[in-house]
Amino acid sequence: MPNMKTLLEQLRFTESEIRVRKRLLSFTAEDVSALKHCCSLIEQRLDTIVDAFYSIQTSEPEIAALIGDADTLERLQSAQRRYILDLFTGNYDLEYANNRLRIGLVHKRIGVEPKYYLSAVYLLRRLLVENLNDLLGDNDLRLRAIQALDKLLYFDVTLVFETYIQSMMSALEAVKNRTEDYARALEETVAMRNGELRTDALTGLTTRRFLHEALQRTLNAAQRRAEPVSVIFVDVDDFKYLNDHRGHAYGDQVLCELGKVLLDAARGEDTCVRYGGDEFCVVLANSTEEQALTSYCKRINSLLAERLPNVKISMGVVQTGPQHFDKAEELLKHADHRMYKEKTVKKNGLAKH
Ligand SMILES: Nc1nc2c(ncn2[C@@H]2O[C@H](COP(=O)(O)OP(=O)(O)OP(=O)(O)O)[C@@H](O)[C@H]2O)c(=O)[nH]1
Repeated sequence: MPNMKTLLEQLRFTESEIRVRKRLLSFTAEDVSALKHCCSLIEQRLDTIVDAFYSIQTSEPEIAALIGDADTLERLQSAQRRYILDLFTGNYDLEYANNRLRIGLVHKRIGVEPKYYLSAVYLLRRLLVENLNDLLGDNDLRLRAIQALDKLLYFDVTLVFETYIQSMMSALEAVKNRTEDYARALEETVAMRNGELRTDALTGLTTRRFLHEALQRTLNAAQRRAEPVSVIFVDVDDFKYLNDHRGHAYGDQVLCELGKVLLDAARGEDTCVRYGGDEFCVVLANSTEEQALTSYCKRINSLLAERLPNVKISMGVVQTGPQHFDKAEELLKHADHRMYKEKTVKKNGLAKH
C-alpha cells in the first residue's frame, strides 16, 4: 500500500510512537489481556452488534444519505465486523494503527464530518458495553474490559482525527500551490504584455513606460562624457478638434505621421517617446537647448509643414549638463511646463512665431 506508507511517513508513525500513545492513555498489558479475554464472547454477538449499529445509524436520514446504496452498506458492515474483532484481538501494533489511519483518510475523502464519525464511535461503544455487561455479568473482567475498550477507542479516535487533519492540510497545500502557480502565470503574462508595450503600437515609438529608463541611460552616459542633454516635450495643438472634425482614424494618421517626423529628425542616439495621447517626448543626446531649437525643432517644423501642413504643435525644450545634471523627473516636468507655456501664449494670441 504505497499510499499508506506516505501517510505513515507524513505522520511520522513508528512503533515507538505507538508506545508513547499507549503510555499517555495508561493502556497497559492488563488492558490488552482484558480485551483479549472478551474476544470469543464478542465474536458470538458480532452480527447482532453490527446489525443493531447500522439499523440505528440508517434511521438517521442524514447518515442514511451518506451511506447511500445497499452495496456500500454491506461493505461498511463487513468493515465494522473486522474493526470490532480488531478491538478484541490484543494486537495493537503498527498494522492496527495503519488501519485506523486509513479509516481517517476514507472518512475525509468521502466527506464524513467529524460529528457523524464521533456519534458512530459513541454508538458502537454503547452497543459493545451493553453486550459486555450482558455477557460478563457483574464481575471484575467486565469493568476492566470496558475501561480498556475506552482507552483503545480514544487511541483510535486520535489516529483517525490526525489523518483527517493531515489530509485536510494536504488539500489546502494543494490549493495554495495551485494559487501560487496561477499567480506566477499571471505575472508572466503581465511581464510579457509589458514587454510588448516597449513600443507604442500606433507610432512605433518607445512607450512612456520606458522613457525613464532611456532618459536615465542618456543622462548617465552624458555625465561620464560631460556632454549636455536636451529634453523636448511635443504636443499637438487642438488635436481634439482634429479628431472631432476629421474623425478618429485621421487623428491616428496624424499621430503616426508625427511619430515618423520626430524619428526622421532625430539621430540614432536620441530617443523618441509617445508620452500618451497626442503628447510626445524626445531625449536628445549631446545637445544644448540652443542646438535643439535651431537644429532639431527646426527640422521638425519643416518636415511637419511638408507632411502635415494643417497640423501645428507646441514644444518645450530644456537642457541639463554638461556640468550640473538635473534629475530625470525634474527635467521632464520642466520641459512639459515650457511646452504648456508656449501653448498658452499661442492660445492667447501672443505667439511671436
Ligand atoms: N485619434 C486618436 N486620438 C487620441 C489618441 N489618444 C488620445 N487621443 C485624443 O487626443 C485628444 C487630446 O485632447 P486634449 O488633451 O484636449 O488636447 P488638444 O485638443 O490637443 O488641446 P491642446 O493640447 O490644449 O491643444 C483627446 O480628444 C483624446 O481622445 C489616439 O491614439 N488616437
